[in-house]
Amino acid sequence: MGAAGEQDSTDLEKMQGGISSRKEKILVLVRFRPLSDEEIARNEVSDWECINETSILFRNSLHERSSSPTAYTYDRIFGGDCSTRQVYDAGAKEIALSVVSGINSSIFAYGQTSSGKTHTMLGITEYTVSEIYDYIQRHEERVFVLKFSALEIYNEDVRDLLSTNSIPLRLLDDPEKGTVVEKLTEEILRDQKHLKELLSVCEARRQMEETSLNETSSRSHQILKLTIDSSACEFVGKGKSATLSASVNFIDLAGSERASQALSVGHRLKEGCHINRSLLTLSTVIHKLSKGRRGHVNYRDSKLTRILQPCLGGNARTAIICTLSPALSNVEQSRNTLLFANCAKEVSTNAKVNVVMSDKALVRHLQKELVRLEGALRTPAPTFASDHTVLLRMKDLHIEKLEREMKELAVQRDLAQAKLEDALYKRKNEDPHHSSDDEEDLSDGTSSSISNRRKFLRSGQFQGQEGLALGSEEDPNSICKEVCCIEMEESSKDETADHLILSARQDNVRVSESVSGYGELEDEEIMSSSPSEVSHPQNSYNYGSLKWRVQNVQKTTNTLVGDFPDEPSPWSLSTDMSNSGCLRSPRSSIWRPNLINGSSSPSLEMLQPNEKTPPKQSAKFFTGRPHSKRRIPALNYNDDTARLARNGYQSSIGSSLLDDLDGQKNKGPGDEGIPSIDTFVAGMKEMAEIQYENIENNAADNQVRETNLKVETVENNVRDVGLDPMQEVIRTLSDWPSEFERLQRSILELWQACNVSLVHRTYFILLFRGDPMDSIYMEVELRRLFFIKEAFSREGPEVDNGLTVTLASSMRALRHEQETLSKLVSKRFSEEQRKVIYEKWDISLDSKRRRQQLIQRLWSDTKDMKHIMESAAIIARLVRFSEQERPPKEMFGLSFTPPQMSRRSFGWKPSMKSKRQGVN
Ligand SMILES: Nc1ncnc2c1ncn2[C@@H]1O[C@H](COP(=O)(O)OP(=O)(O)OP(=O)(O)O)[C@@H](O)[C@H]1O
Repeated sequence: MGAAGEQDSTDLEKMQGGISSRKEKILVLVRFRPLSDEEIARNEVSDWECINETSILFRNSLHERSSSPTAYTYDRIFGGDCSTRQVYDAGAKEIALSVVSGINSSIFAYGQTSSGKTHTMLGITEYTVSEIYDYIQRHEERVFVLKFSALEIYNEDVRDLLSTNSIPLRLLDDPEKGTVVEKLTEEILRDQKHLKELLSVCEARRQMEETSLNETSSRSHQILKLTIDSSACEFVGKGKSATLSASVNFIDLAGSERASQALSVGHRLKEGCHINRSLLTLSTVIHKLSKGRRGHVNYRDSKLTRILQPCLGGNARTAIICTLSPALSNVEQSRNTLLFANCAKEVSTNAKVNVVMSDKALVRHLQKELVRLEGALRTPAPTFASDHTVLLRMKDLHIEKLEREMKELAVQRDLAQAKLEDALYKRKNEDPHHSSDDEEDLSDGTSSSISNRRKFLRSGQFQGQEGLALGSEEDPNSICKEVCCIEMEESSKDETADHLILSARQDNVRVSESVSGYGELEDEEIMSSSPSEVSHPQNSYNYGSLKWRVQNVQKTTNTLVGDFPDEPSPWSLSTDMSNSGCLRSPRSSIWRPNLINGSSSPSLEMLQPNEKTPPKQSAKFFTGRPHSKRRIPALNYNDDTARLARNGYQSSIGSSLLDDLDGQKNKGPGDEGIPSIDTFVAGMKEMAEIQYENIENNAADNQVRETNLKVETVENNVRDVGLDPMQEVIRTLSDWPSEFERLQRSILELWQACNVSLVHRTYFILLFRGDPMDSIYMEVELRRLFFIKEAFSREGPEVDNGLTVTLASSMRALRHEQETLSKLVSKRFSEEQRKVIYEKWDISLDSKRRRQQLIQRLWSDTKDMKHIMESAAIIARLVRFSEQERPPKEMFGLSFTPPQMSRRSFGWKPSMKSKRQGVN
């Protein structure tokens, strides 16, 4: 390649050494083609004028003097006389060649039909390929493996350009790679000649037609992908190497066209509509990204944007070449292209060097991580656990304060008593007619009263009780009044007072227990506490508060399905939850005990509005003094998973043990079918308890053991390590919001990978929305899922009835559930609502099996939270989240009943009749 080649080499090496991660704007180049022969024949003129390399002016020749010209500025502008080589050298090259440094890159051509996209991309691809091979030749110290794939999107169908088979390919969501095209051919390249041959095959297979605007108009979007893996020769085969792996995409979009201009009819018009629609989605995505990614970005609205997602604001360097026709007749289209370019130049991407470590390198890396964790254990950082310590300390201070107040009041009591006796004595002495009988009576009464009062005061009940304030020193009569008051109420209150003070004290202790150790809580007897106690986040571990959250979830889902107007919400706040002992309006109330009848029953009163406090529970179930310095340890994967699978994990769908909490057997909407939210909540509680026991049993040094285990596992099977969710829980929870997002992402991906029941996902996602205390449930869920995934990769665990759960059986079960849910669509949604839903989910109203299509689309994109929440809202509606008393008939025969406490069962257990097995 001569001098230029040397220069390139230096550039590339600079890139290779320097970049580990870079955030940069998309490079936007604008290229005008020359006027075509037809345009010249029509006497068209160009109204565009390049002022310099980066700016361009539009002059309307008809009103040249009357309107001021509009100027546009981009990274680089190329006039009609510039060659493709110039376009390549001026910017595209640097981006395209990043690929040899392990950085993904993409070059797009965007513009109206016949503006020169294909012309430009052919050149850019050729130059890039040639320079890549040149680079490879000059770098014999590295081993390169090149792979090539090519596809086109034609009428929203994805086709493999390297295959003679024109069957449309499916897009799949891969937890690691994002959207992937199923079964797309990937050729390993022998040499440059091989690549050139494949490029000509693609050119020949691509949908091209003659239109009135372009003799060779591309009717599809074409994406050519060249992947380069490279490793240093000296390390290859020695297990020490790190491989750089990246792809460069050459994207030649179909051109936007106006039907009238292109004289499109019939088949051509349909093509044009598809092209315009996907380009519109691309523009919308770019527009959203240019505004700083606030809110939802609709990548999923077209296959083009789904596939291109990484190039649009993701891990890739991107250049967009906007091509324009200079002709005045195309000015409107050109302006649209420039508007697109304006947005594109505001979009940032975040490219990284993609390094794939060898197995041994990975083991070494993990060993370092082990050392780091051991260090962290020795010097505990401020963590979640220390937050608990602080809260405990606050509780202790509160108790101390109460005790001080009690002492003060006791002093006041004694003082008052002395004054009372003094006053009585004086009265007796001042009243000469005072009979001894009277004296006897009064004296008895008073002493009895005082004795009772002492008893009462000792019990501490006066504290905070209305009407029990002691009289002032100056007014002995007021003391007498108070004594009378005490006498009258004493007998009825004595018991209550003891109960109250005991409850208050125990509550304090119990909350402390809950803080540090997730002490066992029951909601049977929910008692009052001060708002500060009630609002303690740890209380969310109890069943009552889970239910409280269920109700919030109902509100949320209500909002999410609010798009479907006519039907009253199925989650009216006054329904199920209030029946089962929950607050009617949990976010706006405090729970108080029913002190009037002294009962400790679960019936509750909603007393005060505007308190965002979950319910607090009785001290009755306090299980002991907490260990105050408890960290949340990482879990011992091997022991725990086996135990959880054996013992409690089936209960994430529900355990018969817990079915009758509240004394009510709340069945699911299908009774024998879909599990109820109560059952789900009970299951989660049961799992959390198991987790709690783990926390009890596993000291912090388990973290070390855990990591050791992981290292061993790595040596056996390194690939699994990257997916190990246990690695995640080792981290401290000090940065909970981002930790929550991370856990949620992992769970979403594992649900998908393990074919977990959509109903289970729905309950879970709607319940656990980011409260710090969700961490335990999320960890539990992660562990369970990881176990399942592990089981899938082996033969699959046996269950007692001899059936084996495998990936295939879980898929069958999921399909079965989807079928069942699809049957509910027309029952739960009116025709009008269904129309709205189908349109929203991009399901043609003319297509067959629309309900099935809808259900299949739900929960399919694990990366898009809007999609997830909308999916959850629909499923919630289908399973009648709260309308549990009316089970849909369709669900009979589909048994989601949890398995018996069987060994190694970990999922929803369908009926033996259906012989399907799955995962909840
Ligand atoms: N910069 C240029 N210099 C010379 N000719 C050009 C240039 N750009 C495009 N052309 C010619 O213009 C015609 C249309 O170009 P091309 O097919 O690349 O357009 P396109 O944008 O890909 O159109 P479509 O979207 O319809 O596929 C071709 O004949 C091409 O050779």
